[in-house]
Amino acid sequence: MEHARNEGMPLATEMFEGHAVNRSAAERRAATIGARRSVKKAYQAAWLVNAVRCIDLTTLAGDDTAARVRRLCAKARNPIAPHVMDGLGLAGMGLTTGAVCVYPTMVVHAVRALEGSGVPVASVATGFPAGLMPLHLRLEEIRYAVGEGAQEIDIVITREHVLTGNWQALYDEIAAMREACGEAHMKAILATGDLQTLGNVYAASMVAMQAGADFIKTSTGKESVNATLPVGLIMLRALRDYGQATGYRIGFKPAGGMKSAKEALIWQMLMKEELGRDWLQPDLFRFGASSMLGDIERQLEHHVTGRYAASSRHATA
Ligand SMILES: O=C[C@H](O)COP(=O)(O)O
Repeated sequence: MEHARNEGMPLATEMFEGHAVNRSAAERRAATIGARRSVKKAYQAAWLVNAVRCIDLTTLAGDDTAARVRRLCAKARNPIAPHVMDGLGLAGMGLTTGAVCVYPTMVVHAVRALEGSGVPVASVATGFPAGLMPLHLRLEEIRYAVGEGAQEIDIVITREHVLTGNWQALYDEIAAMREACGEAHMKAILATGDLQTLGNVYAASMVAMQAGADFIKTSTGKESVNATLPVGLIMLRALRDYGQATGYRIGFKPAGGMKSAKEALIWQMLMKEELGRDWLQPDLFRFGASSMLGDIERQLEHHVTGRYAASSRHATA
């Protein structure tokens, strides 16, 4: 599905200042997602396959190597074992993950390993995960990653700008990052676990979109609190409000700490209930996860064979 790319707009603080966010209402709403409307068994496999299409299969570790990145890319090309795909009747569908996400110096290895697959390479940049380096170096890092072949850039924001309410500074740095991305799509990581209040999450989401973000993303995976449903809910409401005001569709990427197929189902339910089915496509929704695909594959195998394979049978992702 094609949609116009977000061009952003001038900073408009009135779109978020004074916006009341009710934490306990958000928490209550989030708590009902998994409980109230569980996905019917028969549809679970389809939802899990959809989750795979939307995964940014990630490795962001200090001991990453070209060999590890190549293994990850092989998994991104063929995320689910052939006998399981056969059993699902999906052998010919060409299922891949949404992207592979790596550090900038690993982009070259991923680009080579994914050639011809259509799977884009995403790179973190801007001094991930803390972002505490001079702006010109952060922008240079974006240009480097794009030059290496990254088609998507996951940027981090300066949390201090949010914590001090310096919206202009936040807007200016994100707008400069978007410009440095050029044609590459930009996901703005808000590091919501660092932002203290849901009001701050709403405001940071809005500023990132006004500054031209293509996606808003919860977390780096390195904060002590990563993707949570109440935070996700607030970001989705910001995304909906921005869409209503401007007509642009912005993507959403929960990231960090998600490991189970059940979480994959719950996040998709949240998306569907808040935004509708249009958002359950890789151009508007991604999971940032290094260790969720394994459980999804296990559950799909169980769906097909009625039993669980030893986890060692599945290539780790
Ligand atoms: O953006 C992706 C996150 O860094 C992945 O975090 P994770 O390793 O906790 O799945």
